[in-house]
Amino acid sequence: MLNNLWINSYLGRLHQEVLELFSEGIYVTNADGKTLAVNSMYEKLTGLNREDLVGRLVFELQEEGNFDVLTYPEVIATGKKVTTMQTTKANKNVLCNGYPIFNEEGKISLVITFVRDLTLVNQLKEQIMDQQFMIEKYREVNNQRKKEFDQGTTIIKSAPMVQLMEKLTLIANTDATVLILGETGVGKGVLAQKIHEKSMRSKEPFLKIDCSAIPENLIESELFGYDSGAFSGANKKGKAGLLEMADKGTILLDEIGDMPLQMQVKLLRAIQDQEFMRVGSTKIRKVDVRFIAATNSDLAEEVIKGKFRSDLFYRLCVAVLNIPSLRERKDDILELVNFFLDKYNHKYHKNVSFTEQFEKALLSYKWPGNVRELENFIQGFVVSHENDIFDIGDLPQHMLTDTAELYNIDFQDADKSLNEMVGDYEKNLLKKAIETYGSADKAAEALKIDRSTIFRKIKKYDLA
Ligand SMILES: Nc1ncnc2c1ncn2[C@@H]1O[C@H](COP(=O)(O)OP(=O)(O)OP(=O)(O)O)[C@@H](O)[C@H]1O
Repeated sequence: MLNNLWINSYLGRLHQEVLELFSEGIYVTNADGKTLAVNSMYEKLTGLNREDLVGRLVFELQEEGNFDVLTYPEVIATGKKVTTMQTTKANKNVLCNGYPIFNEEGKISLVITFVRDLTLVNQLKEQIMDQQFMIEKYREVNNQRKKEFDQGTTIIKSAPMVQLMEKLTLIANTDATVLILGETGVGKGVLAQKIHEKSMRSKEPFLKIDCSAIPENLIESELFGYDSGAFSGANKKGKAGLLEMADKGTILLDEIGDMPLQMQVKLLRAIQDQEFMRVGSTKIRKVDVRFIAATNSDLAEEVIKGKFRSDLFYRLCVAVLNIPSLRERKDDILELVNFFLDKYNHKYHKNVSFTEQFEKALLSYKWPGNVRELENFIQGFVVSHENDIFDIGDLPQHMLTDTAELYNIDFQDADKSLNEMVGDYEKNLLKKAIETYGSADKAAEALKIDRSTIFRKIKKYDLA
């Protein structure tokens, strides 16, 4: 008798120990629905205690609100495996698989329910879906941008630009890293996109990161992404960086000269080995990305100053495209002027045009902001003027001042006599003087001529 008791208690302990080996929650009832055993994982997942469950009927427990769904009745009714989903008191979504256990007579003696935590699985699934959604979104935005760009025209007329495009086409077909140099607004971004379009990667994303516009501490996470809990304020689920999003495509590192020194090492590794780690992660990720870097700063000088790593500099210099400033390729200026004039006249339903003198002044102007400045100038001019032809005097003061060659005599203007050319010069000079000094009287004083003379000339040249 004593021996039997010992065997029963030993078996009971053993049985409990076996239940504890499972990573899933386990709930055991007999055929009448009486709870026989649960393991610790079950307690953890449900927030219920073994003492409050063992010996109790599942229906009673359900009535008390401990379970919202039961597997037991269906297992008993069908004699088959039953699967249900539940939200437990511990606020976990769980998957319950109930199995019948048959005795020697073929009758159900036990119902064992395995309970699996779906919260973590769901979180991971959600995370993966979020990432996929984000990557899809980026691809969409990228394709949209690409379409917009395709509709735009790139003006390439001058000999230096034609030559540069030939070189670009050759480079595009290789997978070489490219460094694009040039002053602000010369079209480095435009040509980077052209390289991508002419390459084998043209159907894949083309993404850009502006190193000068992103705070130093965020460049790494923008580029490489971060893992969950990498830093306070970070998205709990972690985030893919541009490198992952641009996989198989091209990344433009704009204003590379502003890349923080400590990031330059990591970037070099990403370029060389196509490997990186997200912030807060030790897992090495592989990508297949072509890098294009652009800058308007003198990187060689930055290397000497110790602000740019020489190894990265040499790695970037595999292929270099140097875009000349607009004043070094004057043959593009009028082509661009007409292109943007058409574009913005069409956009704003205007019919603005320029005289030859006006265009000559634009040719002489230095365009420190290059194509961007020219485009903004034309757009601004079109929106703020009514349909008309505009002459040199309509140019803003700063452009007139900067137009060094404006008053040079144009010997090629065969239709004009010397007197007519002098007349043009005088007219423009007077107009500029009146604008500068604010009145005809003051302009006369500055030009050291009589009041009557200036008014006569104003009348003659119709400057009133
Ligand atoms: N050849 C061109 N034909 C038509 N538009 C151009 C051309 N080059 C540049 N642009 C236009 O000029 C603007 C400036 O170009 P982009 O942004 O490529 O210059 P950037 O050199 O990259 O400037 P930043 O140095 O400021 O980054 C853009 O609106 C672009 O569309």
